[in-house]
Amino acid sequence: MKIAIFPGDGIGPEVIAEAKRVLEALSLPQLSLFEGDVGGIAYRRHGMPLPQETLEMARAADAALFGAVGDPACDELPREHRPEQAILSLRSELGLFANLRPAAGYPGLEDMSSLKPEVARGIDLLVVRELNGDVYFGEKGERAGEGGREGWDAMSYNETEVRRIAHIGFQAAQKRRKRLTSVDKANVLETSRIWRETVIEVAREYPDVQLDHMYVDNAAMQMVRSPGQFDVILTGNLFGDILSDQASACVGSIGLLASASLGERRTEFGTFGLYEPIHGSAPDIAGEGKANPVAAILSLAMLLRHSLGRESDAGRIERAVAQVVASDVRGADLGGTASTGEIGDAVLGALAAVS
Ligand SMILES: NC(=O)c1ccc[n+]([C@@H]2O[C@H](COP(=O)([O-])OP(=O)(O)OC[C@H]3O[C@@H](n4cnc5c(N)ncnc54)[C@H](O)[C@@H]3O)[C@@H](O)[C@H]2O)c1
Ligand SMILES: CC(C)[C@H](C(=O)O)[C@@H](O)C(=O)O
Ligand SMILES: [Mg+2]
Repeated sequence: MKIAIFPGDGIGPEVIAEAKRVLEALSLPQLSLFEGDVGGIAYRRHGMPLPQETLEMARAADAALFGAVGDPACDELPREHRPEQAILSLRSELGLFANLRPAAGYPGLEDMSSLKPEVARGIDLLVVRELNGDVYFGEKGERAGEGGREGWDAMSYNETEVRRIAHIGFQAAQKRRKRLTSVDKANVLETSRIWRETVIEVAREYPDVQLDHMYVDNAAMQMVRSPGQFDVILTGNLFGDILSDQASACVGSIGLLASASLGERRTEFGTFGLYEPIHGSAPDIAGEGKANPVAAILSLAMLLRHSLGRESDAGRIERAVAQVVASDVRGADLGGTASTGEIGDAVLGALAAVS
């Protein structure tokens, strides 16, 4: 089993260090770890945010664990040299079109939600975000306009792109509460009209799943009004990015939410995937030991489940994390004082005790 590890920038290395400790504690047989540079650190060392050897490392691995990229010192670089280009290129080069972002409340953590505890209590949703298309990957540029320089970005989805992510969404719903909410902006955008029509067509293959549609503005409002109504949210790249950060605050902290980015490549053990917290490099707290490593540790659990076929190890990690999150070992993001390392210690301690 080969795992490529890409810590990246800011708090990325800090949270990945804790996930690595958890991985090592599992003592998996025949595990090889490879570490590669991504993001600002890669730009400084190799002159590009995603060096070829990092990409090759990911291609050769059964799974990749990613921290975060982003560095304020690189914000003025041309787009192709910006750290964020590393994660965008990994997603597109590796064909990772399906981004799963689960958000579920923890008993005992409702008081840390941005919502009233009784509203937060019911959250158990999965954002299925399309990851290879949308305005992210359309043509873009700058042109001279009457109003001065004009930036433009083309938004589009074709039926093939929508169909393949819709299947992922419906199949995920079948394994959950069998409800799928497709989020779009079909009242305004042609991209969303094709999205909605295609989702309706795919839905015919899943008569056991209840489909509804929501405009993204309403979805953002419903997410804070009554998040418990959502089971699977199927949406495009941009709306999924925004709604998943919002879901994290409903649960309690962006430091808690993990993600899996999957494509079609099968390995000996499962499906190749790249796993990362939904948060970024958090330059405001980087280097201070304040980052919550739970999202990275839960990303490792998703890696074990989807790419290595180790459901029982994944479940053990999730149970250990749930114990710690409900305890008084909390980082600054959850109103406590525990450091990144102390939260890691607590997860390791709980892991030893859970079966
Ligand atoms: N996948 C990625 O690598 C990824 C994701 C999002 C943002 N970014 C990049 O990260 C940089 C910072 O972006 P941003 O500030 O908008 O988003 P961010 O997610 O890095 O941080 C947003 C806020 O949440 C806090 N936060 C984030 N993760 C936390 C954790 N684990 N524990 C405690 N608090 C945490 C931060 O301190 C900050 O106040 C930018 O360069 C951005 O492009 C990268
Ligand atoms: C860093 C950025 C390109 C990325 C995205 O927009 O997808 C991030 O916000 C995320 O959620 O993973
Ligand atoms: Mg994001």
